[in-house]
Amino acid sequence: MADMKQYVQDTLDLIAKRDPDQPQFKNTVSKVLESVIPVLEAHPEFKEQKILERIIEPERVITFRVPWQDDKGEVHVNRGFRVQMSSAIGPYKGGLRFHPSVNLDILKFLAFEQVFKNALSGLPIGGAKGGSDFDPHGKSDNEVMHFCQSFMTELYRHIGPDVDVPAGDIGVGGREVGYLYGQYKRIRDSYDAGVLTGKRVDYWGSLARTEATGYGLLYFVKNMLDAKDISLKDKTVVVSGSGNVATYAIEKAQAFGAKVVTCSDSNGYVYDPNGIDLAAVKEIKQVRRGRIKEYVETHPQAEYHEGCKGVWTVKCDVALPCATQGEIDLESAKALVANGVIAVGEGANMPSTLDAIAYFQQNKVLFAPGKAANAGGVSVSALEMAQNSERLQWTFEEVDGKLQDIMANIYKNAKANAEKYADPDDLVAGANITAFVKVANVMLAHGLV
Ligand SMILES: NC(=O)C1=CN([C@@H]2O[C@H](COP(=O)(O)OP(=O)(O)OC[C@H]3O[C@@H](n4cnc5c(N)ncnc54)[C@H](OP(=O)(O)O)[C@@H]3O)[C@@H](O)[C@H]2O)C=CC1
Ligand SMILES: O=C(O)CCC(=O)C(=O)O
Repeated sequence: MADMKQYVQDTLDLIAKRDPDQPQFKNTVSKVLESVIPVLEAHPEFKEQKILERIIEPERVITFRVPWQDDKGEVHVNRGFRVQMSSAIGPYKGGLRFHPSVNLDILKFLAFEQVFKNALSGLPIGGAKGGSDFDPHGKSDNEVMHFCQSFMTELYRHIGPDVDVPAGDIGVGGREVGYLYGQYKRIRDSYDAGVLTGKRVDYWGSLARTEATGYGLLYFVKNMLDAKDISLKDKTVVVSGSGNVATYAIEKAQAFGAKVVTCSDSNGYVYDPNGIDLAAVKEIKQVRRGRIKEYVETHPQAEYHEGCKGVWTVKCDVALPCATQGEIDLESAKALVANGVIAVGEGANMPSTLDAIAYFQQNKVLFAPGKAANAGGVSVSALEMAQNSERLQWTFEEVDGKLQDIMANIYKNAKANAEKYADPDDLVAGANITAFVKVANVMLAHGLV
């Protein structure tokens, strides 16, 4: 054990030495590597073949200039990135994020998570992430289109249906995917529908992809609660965010009979004691692209609070962080536990800090880690790729049925490995081990590449 602990520590030291400016990447890697120590013990060949040193190094990182012009004719220059982390299991796959905070550290942590998430899905997809520090907020459709066209004018050389298949993430939804796809098609002079996922259904997107991450999160949480004979019916649920993941998490939680009392954006959160009116949220966010505080203008019983952290002080049975990384810190975890939370399901990528996760686990809160619980989105993206290859489109019910099976399998495999190697309820360890073993074994099979 001491030997493999040292191997993990040496690998983390290597990151700290090579990339001292990438703390989020190092944090993410540390949690995964710490979980897989028992597997490294059982498989000395992983160390002999330097699997850890290889798995932390992206296969390729692309950075590029993205010049574009706003509606007033002013020129702007943003930075574009694609981190192609691993193609062991399939073409690079993972979303594009447009947000001012985007940098290489964040994209490497997201790409690393994506490798393991995609392995958990059981589908043939490797891991990648990309994006830009461009901020779509407050931009006209025309400006967003010009930006997307410029971004794709470089990215197109690095992607393809069997090479790398981007999709959406924060700040990249159906509108952006449409503009990106249009420019790709124009430059390549080829329809290649499978080059991007999250497309609109009328140009060969998959039914249920829009809903998949949020619905998948609830399917996973339901599996986790069912195993403890706990029902979601009549439970109080707190959700953060009001974007793609949050919206459809709220929709499915409500369909399961839960009462969702909050949602948020980066300015603040809404608390509605009667339960969130999802149609109103969709109107504000999807139609008007407005701010969540507008909700209280038509819902006088609801309260709006400036700032995002307060959402975790609202009393609830189940908490579903669906906005962004690091949004639940130790203080927020303590507030949730003090208020009696039973379960936390991560819709976002790494929304809980490492000390928050440890606190939940010490306090026996059922904890569903993002790489397992939010894998429904990328899974349906892989189903979109399959449909594009077949040149067919499946029904909503068919895709949703497959999504339910995929989420049940991810839960089952993570639980089985938690029981085999760790605390039986430690789904963080269970998910990390399941995914790591799969990727590491395929890397061995491919030789030294
Ligand atoms: N879309 C997908 O299929 C998948 C997404 N995820 C993850 O889920 C999370 C949400 O993604 P998605 O719903 O697609 O993104 P959206 O852009 O649709 O929504 C993001 C939401 O989070 C809020 N938000 C963004 N940044 C911050 C911040 N720094 N602090 C507080 N709130 C913030 C946004 O508010 P505002 O409008 O004010 O910016 C918005 O409400 C991300 O972590 C993403 O990586 C994971 C798996 C798949
Ligand atoms: O559907 C995809 O490829 C992107 C999903 C994604 O970015 C994620 O799972 O975080």
